[in-house]
Amino acid sequence: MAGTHRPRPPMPTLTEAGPDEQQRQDFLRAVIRGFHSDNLSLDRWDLDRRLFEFDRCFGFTVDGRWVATCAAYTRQLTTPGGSVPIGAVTTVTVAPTHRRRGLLTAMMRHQLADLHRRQEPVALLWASESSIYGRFGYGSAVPRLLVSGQTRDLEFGPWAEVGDGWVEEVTKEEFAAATPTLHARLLPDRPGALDRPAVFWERDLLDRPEDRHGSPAVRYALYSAASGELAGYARFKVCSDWNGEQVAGEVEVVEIDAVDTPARAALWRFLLDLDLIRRLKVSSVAVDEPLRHLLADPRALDMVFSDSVYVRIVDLPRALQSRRYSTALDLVIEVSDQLLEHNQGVFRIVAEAGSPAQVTRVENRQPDLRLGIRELGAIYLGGVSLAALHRAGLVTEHTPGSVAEMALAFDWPIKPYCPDNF
Ligand SMILES: CC(=O)SCCNC(=O)CCNC(=O)[C@H](O)C(C)(C)COP(=O)(O)OP(=O)(O)OC[C@H]1O[C@@H](n2cnc3c(N)ncnc32)[C@H](O)[C@@H]1OP(=O)(O)O
Repeated sequence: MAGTHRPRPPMPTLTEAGPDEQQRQDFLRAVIRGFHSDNLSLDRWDLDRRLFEFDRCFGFTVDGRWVATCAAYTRQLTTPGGSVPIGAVTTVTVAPTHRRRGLLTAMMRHQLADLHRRQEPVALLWASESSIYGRFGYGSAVPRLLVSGQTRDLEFGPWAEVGDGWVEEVTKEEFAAATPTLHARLLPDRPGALDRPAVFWERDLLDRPEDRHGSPAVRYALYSAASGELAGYARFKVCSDWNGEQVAGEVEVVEIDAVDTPARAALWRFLLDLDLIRRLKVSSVAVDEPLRHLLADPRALDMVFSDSVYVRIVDLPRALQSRRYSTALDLVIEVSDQLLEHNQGVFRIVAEAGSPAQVTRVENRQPDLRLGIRELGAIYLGGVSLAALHRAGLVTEHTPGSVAEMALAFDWPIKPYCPDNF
């Protein structure tokens, strides 16, 4: 019957997002749909056209329609004692009509080759599901804690110093003017954090009412040291729940950072002592967040362990040269990488304590240990112990003691943490 017969669609074609504005908008529409969002209008196109690097956006199309999308941002990642240029991988989607036919696999291969061409030694991503990216060599590298508690149970112990400065609640504009300089100053000390170009600040602070979905507006606090110098900042939301008698409000901390523990403690105290609030919720803090150690009753803080960003080593020698090592290291490692042949093989890593490594490919040397590129990505930022991966059967030790030597060298006193959404 006419009109009821539909021809089988052609095979999807790998497509780069070109300069055409309509094609770029369609790309973003496909991304939004891929995450099952109901917000199909491109009402922040002015921001997105500056945010997205469209020469890094690609995917698959069928008859000019996007059925798969993938992109990356050009960013800089803090490593233990250094930093490295990265592709921050984002907006990975495959339409439900085209899933499980290998489109993601093809996009991952295409993108890894592009990252290598761009001389980005590392790729980073937030995984929507933890089972997706290991097969492409991404290792879960940055554990995080989700913390919560009853604010009245979260008193500090007498040892906690809260600084002699002051906290101010400020407008978004004042926060936007003051914070980026402090953020840039703190950045080298936090492995796992990303540089934040102005357009990312703009995106992070957008907080449009139409995007809140019932959540309260974000509020902003600054901490100044007694000298008057800005020493910390916090973004938070307050969900009031007060019916005239009972108080049950919640404070949700979006981001907190400070130059030292007294400044951080002062900000925590400000957040925990808000009147009409009884509950604290934070969906991401570093595993070495000092809050727990400031509390008189640390057990009052509920902590749930989770993962955050995944690291993919794209150029092994350059990646390993872009961080420092806690202890001296001289090992020969054998690395397997099914997607990037140049990472595959036997490498000697030599480093002094506190220095970057020299990494050279070696022939005719017996490796001390063998591991996959995923495991190397997992330990890269010092957040995951090689010894733990060895105990889980993911690393093979040929020379006794080599796992311990490498585990100690890759460890770092400051645990990685990624406060950046991308
Ligand atoms: C950085 C980010 O943007 S994270 C966001 C990722 N995107 C989403 O979660 C949006 C919704 N999901 C999707 O769009 C798709 O399901 C994707 C992108 C996750 C997978 O795309 P597909 O094209 O179906 O993947 P593809 O066919 O290449 O699968 C490759 C392998 O991964 C496996 N796989 C794919 N998705 C998943 C998943 N969600 N969970 C577990 N395994 C998965 C497949 O089974 C396949 O395994 P095999 O090689 O053993 O056969």
